[in-house]
Amino acid sequence: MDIIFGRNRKEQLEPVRAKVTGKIPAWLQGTLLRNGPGMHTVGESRYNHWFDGLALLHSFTIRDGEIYYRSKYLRSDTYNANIEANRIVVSEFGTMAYPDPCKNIFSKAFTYLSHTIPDFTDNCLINIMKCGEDFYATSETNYIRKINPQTLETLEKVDYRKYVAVNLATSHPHYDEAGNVLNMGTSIVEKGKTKYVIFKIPATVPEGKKQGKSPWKHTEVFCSIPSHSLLSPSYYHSFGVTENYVIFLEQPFRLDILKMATAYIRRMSWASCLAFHREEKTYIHIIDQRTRQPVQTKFYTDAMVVFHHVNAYEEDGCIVFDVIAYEDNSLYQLFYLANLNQNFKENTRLTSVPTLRRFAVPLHADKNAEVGSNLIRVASTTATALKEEDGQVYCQPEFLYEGLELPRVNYAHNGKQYRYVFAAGVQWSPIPTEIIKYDILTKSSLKWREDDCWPAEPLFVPAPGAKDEDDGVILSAIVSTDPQKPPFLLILDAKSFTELARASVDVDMHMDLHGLFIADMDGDAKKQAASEEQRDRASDCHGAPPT
Ligand SMILES: CC1=C(/C=C/C(C)=C/C=C/C(C)=C/C=C/C=C(C)/C=C/C=C(C)/C=C/C2=C(C)C[C@@H](O)CC2(C)C)C(C)(C)CCC1
Ligand SMILES: [Fe+2]
Repeated sequence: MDIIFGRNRKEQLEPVRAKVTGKIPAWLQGTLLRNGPGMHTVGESRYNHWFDGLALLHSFTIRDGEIYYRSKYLRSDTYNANIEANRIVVSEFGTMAYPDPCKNIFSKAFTYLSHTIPDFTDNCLINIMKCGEDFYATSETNYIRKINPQTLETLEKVDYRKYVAVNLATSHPHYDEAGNVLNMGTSIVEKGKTKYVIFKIPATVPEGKKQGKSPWKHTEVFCSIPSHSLLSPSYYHSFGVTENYVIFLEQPFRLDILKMATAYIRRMSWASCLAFHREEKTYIHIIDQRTRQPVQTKFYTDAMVVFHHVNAYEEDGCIVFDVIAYEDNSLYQLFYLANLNQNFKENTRLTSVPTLRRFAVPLHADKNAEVGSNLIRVASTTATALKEEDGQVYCQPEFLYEGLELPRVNYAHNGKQYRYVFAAGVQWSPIPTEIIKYDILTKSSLKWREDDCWPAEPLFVPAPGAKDEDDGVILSAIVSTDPQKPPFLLILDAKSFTELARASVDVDMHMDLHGLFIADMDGDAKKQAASEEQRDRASDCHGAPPT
């Protein structure tokens, strides 16, 4: 297990050509860019949790049937400080670091204070986000790092707080058709309030605004939702959208702010300030994107832990949303490196298997409906929403599939009706898994698996002119525990789930978390983009056009 999770990886700075077997579709041209933890010890010091590891970016560039691989550590301020000190000096979610052990009592007191309202890590290890033409490595703190998607170089550090009042933000934003980013974050005890903030970062500087300025400056708050508990906001890793609504689950997996304020002095990690309250409810917030207001009805379900929303859509006056849910927080516990290193078979059993659950929320509940009646009239699901005496609505899910995580869908269907979920299979422990295609309509699945292989998140890339939702390929970077088998990029036909090709590279590849595919533009599109750029530049020189 150590070789999969806890081992430091060597970066591959020079692109290496992969050995391709099978046939890569001619239309598949572009770069698969992914992120994940790659370094778990620095000098003698060790991170506690797999999600703490230093961000290692890697990419597969696919061009004319050939594939080139490279990887590079994100040169975050955190990375640089750690490497310079030859030990971990910046705290991560599961590891509290003490930078100055030899400093005198005064500077020690100062460090305590600065950790009460600390300046956080920019070790952005979770995902890659696209904003306009720029790409960023992201995590869940207020910092993200711009990167060069070709060379994997680290560029400037962006602080969300300059543009919107959040201390935490998700690594799973949504994009609309114009490429505008919709994300959400938590503002912790700002002006005495703890709230969840939904915000939009435009892809380009809005029409009529001064051109040449960064779109970040035009970030706008979409809606704020006060936290149920001032000192104990929910932890969330993603959220859902439909064409007109946003879905936010305020789950009873909460951060204790008072504990966090004293964590540094108590030598406890921030993760230890996170607790699951199984006796509490999960509140389902629905926000109307048109009015930018939450829907007034109070919807809730039982306690659960969700990291990944899969997709959501509107149907017959309802919102249908699908999530991967757990009964407890055992997934987070499982990824402590101490559990993953020794006796993993005994230590790494999940007490709850991730299940795909479908919820349905009625948007226009009939005022005359009887208490106790089911408000869902959608024939395609057995999910229910029961009206209660006090007007609240209790939602119970339909269980669709047991044992899957890291879900992806065809993004053209994001927020819309859809049929297929692509995911990694997970059973009671993280043993070598499979890649799954789950068909929600027929409730059947297709699988790919191979001995000793650990597949990463399967990413769907649509074929040009695709008609069916599954016209395209699945890309997944796979590491193996068999020393004879080098890591490879697997390319599956998304329809049949048969292997089209694999590209093996003899490198020290890490197991990653999330990423995206940047399709190469074809010749004509490239020419057009170049001429648009030229025109923009010319208009920049002559000042903004009159409005
Ligand atoms: C909390 C807080 C703070 C700190 C916040 C910080 C540092 C947050 C960092 C959060 C991070 C790194 C979160 C990471 C989350 C990652 C998640 C949920 C990943 C899930 C991955 C799964 C389920 C993967 C599963 C698998 C893999 C990888 C391989 C497959 O083969 C098998 C399978 C599917 C089991 C501040 C800003 C200091 C102060 C304010 C409050
Ligand atoms: Fe995630």
